[in-house]
Amino acid sequence: MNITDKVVVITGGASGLGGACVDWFVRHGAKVAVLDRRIPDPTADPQIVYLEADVTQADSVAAVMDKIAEQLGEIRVCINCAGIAPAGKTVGRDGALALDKFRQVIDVNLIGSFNVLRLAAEKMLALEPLDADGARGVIINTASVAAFEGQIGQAAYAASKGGVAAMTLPIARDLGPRGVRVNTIAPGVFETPMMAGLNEEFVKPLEQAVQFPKRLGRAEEFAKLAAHIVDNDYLNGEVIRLDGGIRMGPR
Ligand SMILES: NC(=O)C1=CN([C@@H]2O[C@H](COP(=O)(O)OP(=O)(O)OC[C@H]3O[C@@H](n4cnc5c(N)ncnc54)[C@H](O)[C@@H]3O)[C@@H](O)[C@H]2O)C=CC1
Ligand SMILES: C[C@]12CCC(=O)C=C1CC[C@@H]1[C@@H]2[C@@H](O)C[C@@]2(C)[C@H]1CC[C@]2(O)C(=O)C=O
Repeated sequence: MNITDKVVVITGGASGLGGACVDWFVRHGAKVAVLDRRIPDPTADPQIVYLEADVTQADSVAAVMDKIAEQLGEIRVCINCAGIAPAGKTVGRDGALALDKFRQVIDVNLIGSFNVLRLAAEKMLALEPLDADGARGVIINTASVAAFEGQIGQAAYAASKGGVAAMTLPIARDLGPRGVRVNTIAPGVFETPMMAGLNEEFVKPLEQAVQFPKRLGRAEEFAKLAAHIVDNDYLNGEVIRLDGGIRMGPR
């Protein structure tokens, strides 16, 4: 799908990987709507519509989708980047991990992604196809290499991202017959605010564990893959690692 003039909804677009997608898609002629629970100064870029919502909330995300369709037009692309990555061992110094903490990670990363994509897909399915194949839209989710190699303290996070990876194929099967493709990117370790604040002591070994190039991923490299997924009409139902060949160890 050519992205020029298409409406692209990006969750978590106020920061990091989502923010890089916002920049990339705006630069390449798309109309971008950011759905985030934290909105930057809305006057910063008049080309972008910022809407505040929590991805876990059914009603407010539905209202935001209506508003985007009203303000920008036909929603053709949805990129789910909103996520959280708190760590917590199953049994830590203070005892067993609080169930609410586990639930919150599943709620934001897994249920939040599904909530957004189901409502975006509903909008896409109501649109006329764009080409002879019957293409109506593209959905991209963000998992993590933790879906496959969760580290110590990542039971909740790995479970949430494993869920995102696992739901990719069945959702592609649900929506494919009606012209919507669904793919997931599983990033390795990227330089974003989620990683900011970690000192060298933690970052160096992560960089060394990457096969090549021996550095953290750049958010623009994530955006480039998202753009390729939108552009390549034959890519569907796939989980794509973007990780410089890293395989995470236990810590
Ligand atoms: N940075 C990294 O190394 C990696 C990140 N990821 C995943 O990539 C995605 C983006 O991560 P980063 O850009 O690094 O993080 P980030 O912390 O820079 O950005 C996450 C964005 O999501 C928003 N958000 C969080 N909870 C939300 C909610 N309930 N409703 C609406 N918005 C919400 C935040 O406000 C923030 O703008 C996340 O899903 C993360 O798990 C996956 C692998 C590696
Ligand atoms: C890079 C990690 C793992 C993959 C992911 O989806 C998100 C991440 C951002 C937070 C990172 C993650 C992991 O590398 C472990 C650390 C570095 C985490 C921040 C603190 C962290 O748990 C740690 O310092 C472990 O030693």
